[in-house]
Amino acid sequence: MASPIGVAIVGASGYAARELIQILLKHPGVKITTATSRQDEAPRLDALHPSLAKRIDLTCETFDADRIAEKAAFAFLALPHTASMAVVPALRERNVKVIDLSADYRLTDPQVYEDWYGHAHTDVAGLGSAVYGLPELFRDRIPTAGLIANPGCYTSTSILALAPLVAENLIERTGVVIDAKSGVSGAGRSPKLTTHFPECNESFSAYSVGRHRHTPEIDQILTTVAAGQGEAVEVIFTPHLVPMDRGIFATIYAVPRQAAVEHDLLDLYRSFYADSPFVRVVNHLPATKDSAYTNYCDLTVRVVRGRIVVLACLDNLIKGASGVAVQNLNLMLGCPEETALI
Ligand SMILES: NC(=O)C1=CN([C@@H]2O[C@H](COP(=O)(O)OP(=O)(O)OC[C@H]3O[C@@H](n4cnc5c(N)ncnc54)[C@H](OP(=O)(O)O)[C@@H]3O)[C@@H](O)[C@H]2O)C=CC1
Ligand SMILES: CC(=O)N[C@@H](CCC(=O)OP(=O)(O)O)C(=O)O
Repeated sequence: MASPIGVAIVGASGYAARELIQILLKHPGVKITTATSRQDEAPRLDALHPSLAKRIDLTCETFDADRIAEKAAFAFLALPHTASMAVVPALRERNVKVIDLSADYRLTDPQVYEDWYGHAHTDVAGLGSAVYGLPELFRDRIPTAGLIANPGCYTSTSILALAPLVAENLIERTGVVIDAKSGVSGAGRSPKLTTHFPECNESFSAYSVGRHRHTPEIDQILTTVAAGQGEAVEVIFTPHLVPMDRGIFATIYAVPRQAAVEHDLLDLYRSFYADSPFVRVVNHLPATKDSAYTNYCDLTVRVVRGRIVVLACLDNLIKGASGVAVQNLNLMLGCPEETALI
């Protein structure tokens, strides 16, 4: 049997990294050879994540592109945006393939990145080479990519929910309303006032109304899906924080171009995702509990007073981050997309 391929986890102390490591430990084709953290005391992975005890024996190192390239063919970056683009060029120069979980390589236009993220992009060449890692839409482009821009969690939910309607030109392109909710792990492991328990427990609030950075990402990808069909897609995206650990739920309202029929739409979704093992088009109203701890996106569609309402959910840390990252790895390795994920 071929020896496993070495992979590195950069930013190993965070939530997305923890989920990624748990999935990769089940993968027969890879071995985690390096994990990095900025922490001086070189923590063991099971000290950072007690759930990994007796499952992996690895001590974190500080980031060193040469050392990663010696031991790994792939690096997963589970870093905040800006931190990723600081290390990607060094890894790519050393021929390490990169799957970046941050937002740094998702927007193709550096000016749009600057407008929404508030600082200039420092790796414009890398931006030009990145492939958006949503396998359900870009499965053919992923196998040959050197740099994957893994999608955001709200974005995956929203794009998967809208892509069939946009691809078939069934809805008005502007004024699509995405009312989305996220569990608190979506904000990462570093404590912040808004995610402090007494602040968010038993509370429900919207944030970043009209200015959330996932808005241009959703617009960009859906406009690509709509290629050649006229005007750009422009969504109204409103995120909310809900007092649960994990899960994203989006309720999406769109205006059909012609009278819509519910069972025809369900048939369309089923046929659009027929070859996508991780999208479940269901008849019932989905719930975050049913997709939690899985790599599935559950969705359904209704017609209400002439409007199309799509309801979609997924686990932000798995289908919204680490699970889709492993889907991308599987496609790059040429092994079944479901490997380690079911
Ligand atoms: N949480 C989620 O649901 C989702 C997250 N993402 C994205 O995935 C990435 C990781 O997210 P998540 O695991 O939640 O984040 P966390 O905050 O939990 O972890 C990020 C890790 O990166 C390291 N880090 C922080 N700042 C820097 C820096 N300036 N330079 C280098 N390393 C740094 C830290 O490790 P240390 O201090 O040990 O060095 C930290 O543990 C982010 O870009 C996030 O936006 C994407 C989709 C969903
Ligand atoms: C609840 C919460 O705070 N969620 C995060 C989104 C997490 C995510 O997908 O972030 P990236 O696009 O950086 O990968 C937010 O709203 O910024």
